[in-house]
Amino acid sequence: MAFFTRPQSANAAIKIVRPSSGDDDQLRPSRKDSVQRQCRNIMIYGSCKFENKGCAYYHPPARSTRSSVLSIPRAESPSKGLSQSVNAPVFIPKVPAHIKTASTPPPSIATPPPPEPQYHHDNQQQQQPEEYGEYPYPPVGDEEMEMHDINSNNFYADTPYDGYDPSTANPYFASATPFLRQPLNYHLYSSVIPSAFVNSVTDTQFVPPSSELRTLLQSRGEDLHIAPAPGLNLPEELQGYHSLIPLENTNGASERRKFGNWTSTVYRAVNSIDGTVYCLRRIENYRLPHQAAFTAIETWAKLQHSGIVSIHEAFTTHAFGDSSLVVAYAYHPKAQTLFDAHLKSAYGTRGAGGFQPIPERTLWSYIVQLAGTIKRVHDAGHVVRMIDVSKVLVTSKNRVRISSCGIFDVLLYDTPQDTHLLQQDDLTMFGRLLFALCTGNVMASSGGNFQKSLEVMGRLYSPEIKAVALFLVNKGGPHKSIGQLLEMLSSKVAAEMGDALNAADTMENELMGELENARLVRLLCKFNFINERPEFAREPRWSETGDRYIVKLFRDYVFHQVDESGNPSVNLSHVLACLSKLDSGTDERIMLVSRDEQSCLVVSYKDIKACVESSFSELARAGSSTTTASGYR
Ligand SMILES: Nc1ncnc2c1ncn2[C@@H]1O[C@H](COP(=O)(O)OP(=O)(O)OP(=O)(O)O)[C@@H](O)[C@H]1O
Repeated sequence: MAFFTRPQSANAAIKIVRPSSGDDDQLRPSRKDSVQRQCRNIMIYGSCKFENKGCAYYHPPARSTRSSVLSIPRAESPSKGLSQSVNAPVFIPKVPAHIKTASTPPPSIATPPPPEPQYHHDNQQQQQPEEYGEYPYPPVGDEEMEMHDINSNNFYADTPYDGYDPSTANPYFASATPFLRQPLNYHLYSSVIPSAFVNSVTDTQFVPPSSELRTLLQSRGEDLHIAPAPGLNLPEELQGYHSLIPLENTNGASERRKFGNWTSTVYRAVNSIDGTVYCLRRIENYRLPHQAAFTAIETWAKLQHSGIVSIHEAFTTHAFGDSSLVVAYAYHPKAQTLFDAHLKSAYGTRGAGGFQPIPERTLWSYIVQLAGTIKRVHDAGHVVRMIDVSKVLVTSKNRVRISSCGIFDVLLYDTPQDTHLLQQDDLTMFGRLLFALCTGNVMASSGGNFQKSLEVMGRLYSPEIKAVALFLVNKGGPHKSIGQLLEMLSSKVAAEMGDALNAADTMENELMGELENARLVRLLCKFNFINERPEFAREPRWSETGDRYIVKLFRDYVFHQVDESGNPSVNLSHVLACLSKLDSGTDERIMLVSRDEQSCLVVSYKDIKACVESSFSELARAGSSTTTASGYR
């Protein structure tokens, strides 16, 4: 049988050895000394039911004696700790209870180290301290270790654990068995914004309710991992991009002419250098007149804005069998064009009233966002050139981004044009887009449709919307600018700003909820690295001894508990609570029981955390890549 030796770390537990038979006699008090010996019920439960009914032991008045079992002063040396523990009363746990101790000390830099954890043992026949050398530790459990039904009696059933009111218990800690707990060291975690201030249940302008948001993010994650169907007949590899999937129907070529005379197709592809998914827009049959035509792409790549789909790079290729221009953009999973999101239904059910008017609040949001984006582009001395319902993407709730920027700059490199005039054209295109969104008709602002469209707008929306649309499409002279439009929109911009800040708060709150998950996953990874490791450092039982023994017992405590009938207790709340406490390293102590129930160890989460850290560091040091290990901190 292998035993583990005392590790050098200060967090090691102290074994409390059951006194020898001679000591047993000592412990079994005679009537004479029983008045001096403190009643064990007091020490364990804090009270004794038989105090006034003939119990022969000493009953001190203070209830806090219960914790005295756990507060043996820190051993100055292992042998001293042992000598103290020899005199400690034998304590045999019967349930995997969480020991409630004095409240967690307030955070302080000068916090004294917690008392040394104690090891309680009653299997003294097998384990004389001398067997393990100077620092006795519990043996590694037997090969036939079994998890006994340690809940099988109600040893603690009527324990008066003061201060614990199940009705006020956080459901987070809900457990089948009474869960005796200590508050988490919340100062080690950032607190979430109180729900009274940030509501994650109701709809907000930019963030859907929490449940919907999770579904949305999940579906986006799935979208990113879609593999191309076989038989797409697309290039295997394209300038470092692979796994191409067309994002539109490539059969109806006549519908794909949004770039003058050029036909474009959009693909989703994975970049083999950074593993990221990109959106590739291909312009068919294009010949690059001059390498300098790509200067515009470089300029656009630097123009980062929340309203622009970012450009990654551009190149020409023959991989499609022609000479194509390809521009790689950021890929926004599940993005829809404004046309698909709002107008498609009108076109699909023409004459059947398929167009669902866009709510005015949403429309204002679109207007403000697009105006802000255009302002940014114009201020930088550029031109958008393509503002169309088929080129503005809805990337998340009410969030719009202009896509395909920069392409016209490359395509029309040889055609010098006046920037100011082009900027005026941007405004006109913006106006047309607004007409289309208000009426559900992409041709709403043209020729004979114009008057009818104004009537529809007047009927569906406030006069301010109509005024903005008219300002944009009317020829306002050379001084008409996006700045003037933003002045008209000032009150709407303020409202939009408020909504955007609300969205940031809501997202921050959602993130806080997820942050702990990441920490817990890291912890679980560490457990898996340590536990049941077949061999390490030429020691087949490395993962069963030393600090690792504590880690192993803790793993059992968290995951392998059983209920009164011996059935597995799969209480996720218990797991999460334990892992959170471990992660924050609280001073709260728990009792770890070996599978054969012959050994138990009272140890704080802080100590266990130190054991996990030291064991993991040992592995990490031996591992080839320390950088990999640091990722788990
Ligand atoms: N950056 C992007 N990220 C994710 N999806 C995109 C991106 N750019 C475009 N898409 C998607 O690709 C599809 C095709 O885009 P495209 O701009 O060609 O729209 P379209 O309506 O087909 O226009 P066209 O008539 O010019 O082909 C659309 O469904 C759009 O949502």
